[in-house]
Amino acid sequence: MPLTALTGRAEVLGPPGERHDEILTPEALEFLGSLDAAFAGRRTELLRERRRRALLLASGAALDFPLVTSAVRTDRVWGVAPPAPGLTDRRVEITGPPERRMTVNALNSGAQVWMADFEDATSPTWDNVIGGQLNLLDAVERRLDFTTPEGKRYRLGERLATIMVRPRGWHLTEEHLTVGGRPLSASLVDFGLYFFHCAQRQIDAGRGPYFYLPKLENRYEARLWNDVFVLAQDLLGIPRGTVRATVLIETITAAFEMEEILHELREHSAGLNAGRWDYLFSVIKNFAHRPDFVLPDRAKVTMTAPFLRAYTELLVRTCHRRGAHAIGGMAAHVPSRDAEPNEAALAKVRLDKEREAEDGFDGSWVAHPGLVPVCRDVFGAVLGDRPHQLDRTRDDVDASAAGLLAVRRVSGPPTAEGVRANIAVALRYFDAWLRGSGAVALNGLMEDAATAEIARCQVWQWIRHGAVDRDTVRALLDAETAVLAEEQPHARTAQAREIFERTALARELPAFFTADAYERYLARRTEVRS
Ligand SMILES: CC(=O)SCCNC(=O)CCNC(=O)[C@H](O)C(C)(C)COP(=O)(O)OP(=O)(O)OC[C@H]1O[C@@H](n2cnc3c(N)ncnc32)[C@H](O)[C@@H]1OP(=O)(O)O
Ligand SMILES: O=CC(=O)O
Ligand SMILES: [Mg+2]
Repeated sequence: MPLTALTGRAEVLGPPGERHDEILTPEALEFLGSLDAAFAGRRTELLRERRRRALLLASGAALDFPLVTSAVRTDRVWGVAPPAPGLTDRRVEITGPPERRMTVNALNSGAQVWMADFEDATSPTWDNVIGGQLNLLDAVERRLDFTTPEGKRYRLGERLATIMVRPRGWHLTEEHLTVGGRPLSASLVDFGLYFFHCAQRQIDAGRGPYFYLPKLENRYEARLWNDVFVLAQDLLGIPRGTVRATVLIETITAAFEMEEILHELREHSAGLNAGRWDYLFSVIKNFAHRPDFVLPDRAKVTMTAPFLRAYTELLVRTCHRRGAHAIGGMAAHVPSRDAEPNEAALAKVRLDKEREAEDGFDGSWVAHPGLVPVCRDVFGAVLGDRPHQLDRTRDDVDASAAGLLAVRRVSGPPTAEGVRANIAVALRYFDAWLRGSGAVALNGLMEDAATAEIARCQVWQWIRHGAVDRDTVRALLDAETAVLAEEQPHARTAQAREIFERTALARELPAFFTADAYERYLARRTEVRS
């Protein structure tokens, strides 16, 4: 089918940048136009359905495994596609934004997989979005070598991690690319540009176009992705089933549809990942109106909490019943240059990975190259020579709705320090995000969009249920704003504070800080260029 058969081409409203024309070619823009014509309407409907479901949950509606799909869950016959080249052994996966240095470092890190992240770890400035695509293209073409002005040389080694790209979620738009004046879905842009430029190149290199899919809320969103893959493959003449995608189970509603999500994507599935930080955010957000779901300080809600263990164990069981990889989540601690905190961080990450490996996960995520050896050792000890542990079916796991919803067992009020810490982290993260960094290390912890969402959402929930009063929060916000302004003369304190006020202090709880803040502060449209 000619690319123009479905529509015209996307228009570029973003300011021109160095080498942008290599990514924003007429053919690539036509490809994006085709994806938009085929799927924009369904995306809009699914986002409407998200809002409807959120209102139902806020008003106390019950959450359970869907009755209509019980046959999918009980049928033992179906399974997902076998692992694609480069995705059989996934014991260590490093994540990070596709920034140029980090791209080289991640690919050389010794991890089996690199998740190049346009979602939680990327601030979606136009330069980051197109620059990230250029770095991916250069990585696939193996032309990433460069030397910094300080003389540090970066070059790709012999053995590189397999690339999986995480496009932004369905809720976000890319304001710098439009059709008929309407912004494109950010998911379709990130997916589409990478697929257009790199799918065939990856196949030629013996790998394939592989993806991580964030923030899905139900099986219909997985079906939409599957249909995107089918059309994209057809349009470029790539055999169906070449794409592989790992879905992050990182919303409470998706946890009740893990089997269905695998089933929808089975021809293209590369398993599931336990996206713990967004999952926690989703739990807080969806039950924010309910007094018995108030969670204590963020630091006290760990992966050993019963409701989080129920979720991760169910994920392993679900995946392994279907021949799919189960990939663990992100431990928050990052290495330090000082010996003592560094040892403490490594020990905490080790404990976390040990629990995952013993639970049956086939591999896990690390946020930093310095954590690759820990994760490799821990999974190596459990896997031995095997590339995964799909044979551990975990039939012992309690797959009940009650287990997933046992939030009350860890509920409790926050401490004064817990409130302050959330305000401080959210404010600092918003500032970093506004200045183009989507992931930062703060107090030895990796903070990204998902953890910042937890921080601001908890404050909203605590105010709502009288665990802290609004005036106290405002006073703390004043104090933290002043500290930030002093520490960081170039901080965008006023805007960071505004984001906090709009997302933690508003009467209604906004679904995502990123959606509104992106339109307000990051989108910079120019006149139509093509
Ligand atoms: C909730 C979720 O979604 S989790 C997944 C999304 N989040 C992420 O992916 C976060 C990924 N991690 C990061 O972005 C970074 O590790 C941070 C921001 C937390 C810390 O980064 P830094 O402050 O630069 O750490 P540090 O100074 O120790 O880095 C040392 C070197 O390692 C590199 N490095 C650090 N993290 C990574 C990474 N994830 N991938 C590749 N390289 C990395 C740095 O670029 C630096 O390289 P250089 O010496 O060549 O300049
Ligand atoms: O994307 C991962 C998460 O924990 O959120
Ligand atoms: Mg996430």
